[in-house]
Amino acid sequence: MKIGLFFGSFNPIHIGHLIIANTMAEAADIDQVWFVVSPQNPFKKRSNLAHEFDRLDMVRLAIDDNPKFRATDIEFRMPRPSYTIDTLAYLSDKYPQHEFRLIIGEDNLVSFHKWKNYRQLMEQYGLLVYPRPNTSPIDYSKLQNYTVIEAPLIDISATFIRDALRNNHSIKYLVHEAVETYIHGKKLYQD
Ligand SMILES: Nc1ncnc2c1ncn2[C@@H]1O[C@H](COP(=O)(O)OP(=O)(O)OP(=O)(O)O)[C@@H](O)[C@H]1O
Ligand SMILES: O=C(O)c1ccc[n+]([C@@H]2O[C@H](COP(=O)([O-])O)[C@@H](O)[C@H]2O)c1
Repeated sequence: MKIGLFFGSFNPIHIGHLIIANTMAEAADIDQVWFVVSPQNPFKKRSNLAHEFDRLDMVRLAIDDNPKFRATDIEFRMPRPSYTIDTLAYLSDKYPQHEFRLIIGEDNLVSFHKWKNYRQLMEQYGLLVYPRPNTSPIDYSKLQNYTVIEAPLIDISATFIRDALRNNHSIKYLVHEAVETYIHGKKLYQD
């Protein structure tokens, strides 16, 4: 099978993530999307990062009704911070029957040349790129083995959702209903 890997902190998973994943599952040449929950992004230091098991649970709740979606906690058992190339090597070894591609937004492409072994990542696995609003122009002549997939631009972020929660504002419609219930039940992102 062809698998598109969607990496993220998912702190928490929101409708922007779900819409991209669904668009990829429909429009790109892949059979499934796997959500790889990263315990720690090599570039981001975050104080209000929910526990990784809570983030994984929220991803599972959000994708439960979609047979093309899977969640994986593979990076929880790998050295930290999580480098994407290492995770892809591990997954390819573990699942030799599958072909993996990396789903990546234009915002991440801006600093992609700083990622560990980024050339190998792109050449060996291939990129499925989706547009993001307000990113610096991307020099596509420097990229190889990529496909751009048109997708709706949904300008929300996990930061926006955490800020709303801290200020006691509603997050209805911004996250899956089950995720909203989970966040309130566990009192996440209150400070
Ligand atoms: N609204 C969105 N539309 C499309 N892609 C998104 C959206 N929000 C985040 N992404 C992408 O999804 C991936 C995982 O995102 P991440 O978990 O960091 O969420 P985030 O909303 O960007 O979080 P934060 O605001 O905490 O930085 C990243 O590559 C990010 O660029
Ligand atoms: O491998 C790298 O060098 C690398 C550098 C920066 C980010 N990443 C990954 O990109 C993914 C998106 O990160 P985030 O925190 O924006 O969701 C996440 O899985 C990170 O581990 C990976």
